[in-house]
Amino acid sequence: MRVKICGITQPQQSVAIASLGATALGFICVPTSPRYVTSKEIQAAVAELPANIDKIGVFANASITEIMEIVNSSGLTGVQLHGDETPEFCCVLRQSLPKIEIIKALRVRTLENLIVTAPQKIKLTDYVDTLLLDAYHPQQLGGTGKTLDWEMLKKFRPSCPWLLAGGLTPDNILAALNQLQPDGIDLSSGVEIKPGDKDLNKVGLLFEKLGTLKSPSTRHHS
Ligand SMILES: O=C(O)c1ccccc1N[C@@H]1O[C@H](COP(=O)(O)O)[C@@H](O)[C@H]1O
Repeated sequence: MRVKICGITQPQQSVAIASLGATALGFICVPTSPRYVTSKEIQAAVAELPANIDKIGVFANASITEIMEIVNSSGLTGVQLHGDETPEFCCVLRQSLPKIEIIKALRVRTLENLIVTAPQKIKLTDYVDTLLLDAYHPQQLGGTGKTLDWEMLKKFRPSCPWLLAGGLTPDNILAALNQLQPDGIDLSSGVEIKPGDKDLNKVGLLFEKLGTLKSPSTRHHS
């Protein structure tokens, strides 16, 4: 299972978190976020990371030009679109950056919200590699610590891989994964001391908990 730790701001923490077992690290390219990092800062962090770690830039309603500039200058291997990007936008981005993973985040309010827009999402999956489900917050785009209704997501069966995000912590991760079988998980504020400053003890605890998971085929489902 993929494990993405997001909102890294310190290069030495990215190396430590990769050593603990993360398969992907996320860098926030949204200027209004307290976890915002510049292209140069991402470049410095990425340069120290092993090649097998996915390096994901998180954007929200940025232009194609802006995303391309940051990706090309910093060595990112993927982008996470966390705003209101349309399938058409994802299509153009795919053509502009054909070798870069595109993760489209959906900020979910209700099951109806997910179902009503389902036809659009079917099209969306033609242009993105991965979906990410995060909780909706009226004021903040992400990194809110708000959990989704996991019960509701049992009906979510996208045609592409998906990541579960939103308020995940070392304390609740096993409960979440007991109910859902995402292709990966994404944590930010749940493993932090303060925004952008990761708590390596909590990250370590997360991987300890994940190490206790039984294989998906033997996991209990209620
Ligand atoms: O973390 C941020 O500051 C942020 C800002 C703008 C868009 C997305 C952001 N973070 C993403 O939020 C989710 C969940 O975070 P949390 O675990 O609930 O704190 C995660 O996917 C981050 O990539």
